[in-house]
Amino acid sequence: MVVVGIASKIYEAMGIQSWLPNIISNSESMSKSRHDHTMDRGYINTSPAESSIIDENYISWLKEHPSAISSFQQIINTSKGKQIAVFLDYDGTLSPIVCDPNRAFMSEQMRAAVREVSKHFPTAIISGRSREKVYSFVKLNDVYYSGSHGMDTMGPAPKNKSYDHHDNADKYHYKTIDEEGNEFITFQPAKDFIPAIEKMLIELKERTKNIKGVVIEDNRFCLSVHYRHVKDEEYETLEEEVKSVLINYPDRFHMTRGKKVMEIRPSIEWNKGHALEYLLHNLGFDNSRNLLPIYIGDDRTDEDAFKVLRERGDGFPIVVASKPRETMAFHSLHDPSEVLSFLIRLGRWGFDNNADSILA
Ligand SMILES: O=P(O)(O)OC[C@H]1O[C@H](O[C@H]2O[C@H](CO)[C@@H](O)[C@H](O)[C@H]2O)[C@H](O)[C@@H](O)[C@@H]1O
Repeated sequence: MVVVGIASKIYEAMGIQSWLPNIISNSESMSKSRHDHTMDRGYINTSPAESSIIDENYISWLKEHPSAISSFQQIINTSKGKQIAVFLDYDGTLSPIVCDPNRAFMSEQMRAAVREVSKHFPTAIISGRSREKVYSFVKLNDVYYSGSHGMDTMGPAPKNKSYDHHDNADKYHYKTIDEEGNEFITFQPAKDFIPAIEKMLIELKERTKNIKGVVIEDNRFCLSVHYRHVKDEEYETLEEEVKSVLINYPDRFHMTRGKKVMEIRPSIEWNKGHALEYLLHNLGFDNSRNLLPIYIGDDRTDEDAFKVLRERGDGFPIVVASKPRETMAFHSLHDPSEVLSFLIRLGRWGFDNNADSILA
């Protein structure tokens, strides 16, 4: 394939381990200004001529968003005297995009790499999935988890604030203590929306039951309507059904789009960027210049977190993308296999330099 051939050459020239073709995500474009669900299907066949145009664009895009692997030393140099903290998206970042959302498993190698990183640096996974679901895939205890696009975030308890289960002003927070006595705070700013979400889930299942291929995923504080297996001619019907459910909740919910998925989300001002700020705050680093946050993600929703890092003026937002796209990220990684290489290198550097997570 032309794309693989040319990109491998560039990577060879940069001294980077060549990448394996990804399962699906490589052909997914996120840079469209107008939504086109057929373009968004991820199975687009490109002719060799088209591939080579895409490739040239990718090569020039890479100049603006250089590989985080080839820039690894620069990233590390910037971290001198600072605490690195690592934030990771799940789907398309730690696991490849696959056809069945329930089978987006993470490889053992990736798990080992994240485990090693988390030994040396505070590490969090911020996903669109429910927090419980993403934990069931990752299965690592020394990592913080934020689910439902940041609307369900479990982080360290900040030292200077106490939380009381019975304090109504703080009904969105609750405290848990693990077996080792560590305190965690879970923040669920969309808690009031749960009854409506549960009702919507029933309505959506009922309205879409005759559309073959639809998968509705309950992400607790948001819902995902997957249409990867829906026939093109049925897509509009599905979209109409989703909209007709939404119309009953004016101003309370809205729809966003991801990779072959429509997502219903509470209309509150809270996203992955806010979850990132929340975690940084609880770690004691909100305005700190002593921190170097690294955020790696492939989704549109990760752009909110990239923006936070840009606005802070520190840290490294890294986009996972195999095609040029508009992004607030500075650096890029081609696919999850490159994410793996980057994390292995970071973990090794943490080990060699005795970098200990402040949580250890
Ligand atoms: O924030 P993320 O961790 O990236 O989650 C975003 C959505 O990811 C999942 O859907 C996507 O990945 C599936 C598995 O590879 C794929 O089948 C689907 O087409 C993609 O849209 C997840 O299922 C959603 O709930 C998340 O919101």
